[in-house]
Amino acid sequence: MKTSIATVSISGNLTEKLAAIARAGFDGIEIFENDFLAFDGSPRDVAKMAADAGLAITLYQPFRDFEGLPEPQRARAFDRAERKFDVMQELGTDLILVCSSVSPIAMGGIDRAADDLAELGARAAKRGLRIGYEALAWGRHVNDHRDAWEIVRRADHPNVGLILDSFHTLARRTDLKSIRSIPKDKIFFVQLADAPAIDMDLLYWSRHYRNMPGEGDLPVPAFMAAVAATGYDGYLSLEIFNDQFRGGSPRAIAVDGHRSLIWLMDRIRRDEPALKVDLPAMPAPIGVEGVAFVEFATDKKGAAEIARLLSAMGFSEVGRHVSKDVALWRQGDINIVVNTDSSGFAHSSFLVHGTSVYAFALWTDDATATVERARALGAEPFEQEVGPGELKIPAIRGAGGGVIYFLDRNSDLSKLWDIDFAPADGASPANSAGLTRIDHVGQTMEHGEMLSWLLFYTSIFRAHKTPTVDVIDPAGVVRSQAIESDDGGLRLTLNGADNQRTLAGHFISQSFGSGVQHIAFATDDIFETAASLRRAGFTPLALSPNYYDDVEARFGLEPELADRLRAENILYDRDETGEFFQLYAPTWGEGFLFEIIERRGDYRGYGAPNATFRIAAQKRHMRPKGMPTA
Ligand SMILES: O=C(O)c1ccc(O)c(O)c1
Ligand SMILES: [Mg+2]
Repeated sequence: MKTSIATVSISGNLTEKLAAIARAGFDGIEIFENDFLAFDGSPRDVAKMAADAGLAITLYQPFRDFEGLPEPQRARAFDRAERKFDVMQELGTDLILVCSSVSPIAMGGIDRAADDLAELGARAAKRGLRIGYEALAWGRHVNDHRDAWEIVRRADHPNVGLILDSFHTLARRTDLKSIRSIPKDKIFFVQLADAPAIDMDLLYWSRHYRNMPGEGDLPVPAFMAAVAATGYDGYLSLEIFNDQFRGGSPRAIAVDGHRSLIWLMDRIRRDEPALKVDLPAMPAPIGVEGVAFVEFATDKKGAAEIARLLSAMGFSEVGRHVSKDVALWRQGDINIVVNTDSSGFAHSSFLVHGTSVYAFALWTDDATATVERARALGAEPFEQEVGPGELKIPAIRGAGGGVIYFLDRNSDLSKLWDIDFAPADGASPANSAGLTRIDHVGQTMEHGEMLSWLLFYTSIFRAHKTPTVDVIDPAGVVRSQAIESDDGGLRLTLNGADNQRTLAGHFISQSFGSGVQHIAFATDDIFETAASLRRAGFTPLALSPNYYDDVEARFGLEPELADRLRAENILYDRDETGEFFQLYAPTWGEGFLFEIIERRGDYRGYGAPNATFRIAAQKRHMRPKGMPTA
């Protein structure tokens, strides 16, 4: 696989862009004309920079409004092209992208366009250059790759070929089978982009909302499978116009881009095993059964607070690590590890972020294969020293610099609690509030990071993303999206904050980065759990009485149920398939949340309609400690 990315996809100046692109592992770059025009150096300087970075210049673009013009504009367009050919020769690239004309004076006509391209091809051939023709989805006369292909076919010149761009084809829902019958040697170049499903003007959608394959909602794998079926083995080039990426971190965006191409090609070889895909073998997407444990990094004082909270929620301390200052708390299938060791990564993480969930572990099909797949997708493996006889748990770095550990049932990793832990003295196993398992873990991050982490999880695991929901915080909007494993065992929610005054934004700024803000425990009977928590001296987050009046009216609840919800401060939601109950512990630290939930029937969501009222209650609770109101 030969990878490329258009310079327009990355933020920064040309020097910064090239450094980030090379570092992420790309083979080449498309020079987007404006990046060159803004660069204070000659084409030869750019050629040298690219060569020094080990990058081929795969293409120069775009050349606009060329075909179908009347004279004298037609002659001027050819003169303009010759000037660009000069630049290309100095840059050392042989391919120019000609996009279909949007000019109001372009006349249309397939043969006229074919004649123009044939003549341009002849001129390019004299200099050893090639012309690639692309149909813009909003082209004046040509807006469909099938018409562009017919023009290229009729131009019938060896130096004139077609450029396919997944966005233009998929945005117009053009039939993908039509790609499979194009001869591979006439496809000069392939550009790839995804986009979220939003109903808007094609040009605006394309110029502002494109994202990496896998980050959006378009069927890019089906497009790519059609391209691969032709035998095309040239560059796969990302061309991503995205407002957020323009302001993002060049390095992070480039890493995401490279990951998206590997994910895509791995996906199509699994979808269509007969296709030839030039990509090293890697383990298949990993199945996840659920969260094995969540680990806090803290100090003695923090550990005492966590112990108080966990005890009040019905957890018992059941184990101590054999060599480290680490406690294991348990209830049902929930394992919470509290790490107060004064060495190792957890301690460094505590020094930077304060008390926080620096790690969580997942039950996977195969822990070693998980790290192998993650590494193939550009994730960073995590390792640290372990004591003699202790398990080396496969792990990678995740959001906010945290760690994700992987366990499986087919190796010694399944015996982690017996090997690395010893029973705690005086443990009281009778303590329980009926909590059974971790329903989901919520990570909070800046909104600009969300697509990165969505791609991270959905590319490594057999998992998909749910649609975005907007959560209204009194101080701004927080965007929330869940990652769910295809078989339902894993649920992660990602929350993207736009500003620091939202509860999510406050958490990021005070804990110095993204991270786990929220753990939701499941119970089979929320009212029983609430009663037992009350007996243990637990005070839930108090909600407004106005909320309960509305819930009762909105869902037509029996007054008796509404009264019970109100009495226990339980939030309620319902959809076509089931019911949802939520109970919150008051916020802790800089806005960390423990939530207790019960799903009845087949309720699939996370209680998004309640989030606004819950956040308002949390902010009321936090205000004495300095949480800004709005
Ligand atoms: O938005 C544009 O004009 C534009 C230009 C060149 C391309 O390759 C493209 O896909 C879009
Ligand atoms: Mg394009």
